[in-house]
Amino acid sequence: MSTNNNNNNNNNKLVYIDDHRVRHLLDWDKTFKAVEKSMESVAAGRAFQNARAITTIPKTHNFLYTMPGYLNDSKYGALGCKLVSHFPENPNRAKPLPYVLANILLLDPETSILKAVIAGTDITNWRTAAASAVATKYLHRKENNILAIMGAGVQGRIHAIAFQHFFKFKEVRIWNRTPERAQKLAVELNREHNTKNLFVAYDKAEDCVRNADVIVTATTGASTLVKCEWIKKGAHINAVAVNPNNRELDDATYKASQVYIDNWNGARSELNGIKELGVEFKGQIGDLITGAIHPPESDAITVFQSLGMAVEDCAMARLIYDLHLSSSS
Ligand SMILES: NC(=O)C1=CN([C@@H]2O[C@H](COP(=O)(O)OP(=O)(O)OC[C@H]3O[C@@H](n4cnc5c(N)ncnc54)[C@H](OP(=O)(O)O)[C@@H]3O)[C@@H](O)[C@H]2O)C=CC1
Ligand SMILES: O=C([O-])C1=[NH+]CCC1
Repeated sequence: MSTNNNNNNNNNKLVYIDDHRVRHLLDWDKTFKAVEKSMESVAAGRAFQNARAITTIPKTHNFLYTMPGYLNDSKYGALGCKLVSHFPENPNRAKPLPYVLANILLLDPETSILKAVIAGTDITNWRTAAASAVATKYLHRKENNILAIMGAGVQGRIHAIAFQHFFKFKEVRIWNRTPERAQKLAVELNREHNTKNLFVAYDKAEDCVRNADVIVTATTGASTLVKCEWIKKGAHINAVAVNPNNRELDDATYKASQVYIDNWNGARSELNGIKELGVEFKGQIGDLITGAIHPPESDAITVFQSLGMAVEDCAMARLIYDLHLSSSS
């Protein structure tokens, strides 16, 4: 659907790209490239974003992040702002809604005229899984036999799909606080991938994590899920949950690991709990991409502490906008 915008001349139509259309246009390889370019651009000084603002809604646990960003790039360049909410009661409604919902405003970087409003929930989900995949590519240059996913919610599911697309693990283990949801997800994913026992539900967190080459933690809880003593030497962890009390990894894991971030501004604002453990972040994933820092030794345990970046959303918005226009004209 598209409508005229009062701000715009006739050549500039405000476009609305809805969830259905976004889902149709999303593609894993294109998403990976857009996210990799965003990470590289942050490190190279071609992408700009401050720490996001968090608006809390009184007497609830609900809040809204405002995430503006600018990326200077011929293919993915964009000026935009994502509004993304955390509404914990949404999944429990009579008609369940996602915990995380998002919309993205895409502006013309030359004039600031609003070009598009883009449904951002699926973009957020896909680009978050792609960011973990980019981090895994640069931090884990080893065999990818076993993937352990902690959490069978939206992020757990999308990480399972993305990581199978990119890395082809031999076993994808899924643990969830409510075991039935892990079992249900494993059955669904085996059906969708036409596999029998590729996706396997684990009842015990320890069994899920032991011997895994790559681990993804993606819950909304504040409980410790992963203990350092379970983690294999050289394993890589994508810690995806964003929550001020987040402790999905125990303190010993952070202390024993080389910890990488997506961006310094976000880390200074939101990751003080990890800094207080005496952990020094090694650098941004983009610094590994540009070569500004070197990859860790192969037996190091590595953590990508993902926050999510506005510039990833800008690059994705530009990608979806261009795909939308080129396939609807
Ligand atoms: N880094 C980034 O860029 C992004 C990060 N996120 C983060 O990802 C996380 C997951 O989001 P999403 O998948 O959308 O959420 P969902 O609501 O879809 O899933 C929530 C998951 O958390 C589990 N859970 C809830 N409470 C606990 C607890 N106390 N202990 C263990 N498990 C628990 C749920 O288990 P159960 O089935 O038992 O209820 C469920 O598996 C959030 O922290 C969110 O902030 C999201 C988007 C982007
Ligand atoms: O970057 C993002 O969009 C989010 N990070 C945490 C929740 C949403």
